[in-house]
Amino acid sequence: MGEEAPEFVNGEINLEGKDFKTATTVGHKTYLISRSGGESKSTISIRILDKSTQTWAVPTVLGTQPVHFEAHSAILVNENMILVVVKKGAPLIESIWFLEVNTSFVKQQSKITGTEVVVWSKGVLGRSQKPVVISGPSGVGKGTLIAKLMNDFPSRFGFSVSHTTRAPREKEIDGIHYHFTERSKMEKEISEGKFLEFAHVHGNLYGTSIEAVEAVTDEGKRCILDIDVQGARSVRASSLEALFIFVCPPSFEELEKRLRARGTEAEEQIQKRLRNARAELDQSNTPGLFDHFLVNDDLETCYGNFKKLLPLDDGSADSDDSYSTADSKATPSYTVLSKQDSEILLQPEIHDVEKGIASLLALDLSSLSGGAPGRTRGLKIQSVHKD
Ligand SMILES: Nc1nc2c(ncn2[C@@H]2O[C@H](COP(=O)(O)OP(=O)(O)O)[C@@H](O)[C@H]2O)c(=O)[nH]1
Ligand SMILES: Nc1ncnc2c1ncn2[C@@H]1O[C@H](COP(=O)(O)OP(=O)(O)O)[C@@H](O)[C@H]1O
Repeated sequence: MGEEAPEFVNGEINLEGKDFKTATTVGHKTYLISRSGGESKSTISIRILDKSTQTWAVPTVLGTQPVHFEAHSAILVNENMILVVVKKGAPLIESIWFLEVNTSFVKQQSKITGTEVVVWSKGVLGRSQKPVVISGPSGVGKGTLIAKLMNDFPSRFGFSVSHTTRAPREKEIDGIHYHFTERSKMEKEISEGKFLEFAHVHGNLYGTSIEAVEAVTDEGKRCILDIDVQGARSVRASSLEALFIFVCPPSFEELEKRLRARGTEAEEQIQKRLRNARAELDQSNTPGLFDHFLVNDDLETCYGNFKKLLPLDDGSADSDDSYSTADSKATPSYTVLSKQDSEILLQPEIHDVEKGIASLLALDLSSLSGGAPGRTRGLKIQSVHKD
């Protein structure tokens, strides 16, 4: 790997003077996070020391990693995750990351990949809202309802672009409606843990990549997932908290009429979709799976009911005014200073304090929600003014 082996002093890893390495112990494991590679092309290396056997493991690292990763500091938040604060070169809100080491998502992916897994999840300020999962039989109008919502509120909602092995329809654009992909490529990526969920639907493979959900959250938007009932079940079982909505047709005859009128499928596919529709309608009644049911009879009425499930006038969704980012040009660096209960103090560099562009900050982690896959929401930051 071309890296120096970590030194040991009294059985502990010695990191003295190594600004680019941290060692954080969680139970009987120590997580060594370091930057490797040159200034221009740095990568993050994570290694796990099992203290009981004194053996090192290189874990599978999932989630989008921090960019601008140079010096950093780290502290244990709880037995599930480590807070990593990246120093230099990035605004504060791009600098706060969580490395999940023991969450239910980590355990789930560890089973799938058969390796040790750690997952990066970026901290997001304020109360951003849960993703919305929409399911329902083919032709019921899910796509129509979602398109209306995105058209009316483009800055509030973002669509999770799924991967699929089915062929594109005439008006579908790769990367916008779906990521159209080869089955072997998608299967490989699933085995690498890149998917939040996947399912075989109407003879094709469909799935939601972790990146698709993160991309929407990073834009500060509420994520909308259009997935089948099996997918909804997987998301329910995952650590992604979401709101689950099932859209029903007014009748089976009307569903068939819509599917035919859409004119996108050949007869054989229509028959397959209608057979699957009965199963989806049956399975939608699984207790505790869906939070809400909408009947899409008259489109405008259904759209009105859909919007009522999504608070749209709550302007506070993504903002948190306790910490001001007014001076966006200044990017002071912070180091983790201490932790008490769910409050972590971040210390700026002394010259930034003297210049008046930084002060001690308190990170309040008491309202964290979400986490990988996706982002860790609910972060609160407050300046601490010393008298
Ligand atoms: N599990 C899962 N299902 C998906 C995903 N993307 C789309 N689907 C579902 O796959 C089914 C077929 O979608 P599509 O081929 O676009 O046909 P349509 O539903 O008739 O418009 C629908 O039930 C979608 O909700 C995904 O990422 N995961
Ligand atoms: N309430 C409605 N009344 C009549 N037609 C509708 C209604 N909602 C959707 N449609 C039409 O039904 C067809 C299927 O809708 P679509 O949104 O593609 O369904 P899905 O995404 O659930 O497969 C489309 O041609 C759409 O224009």
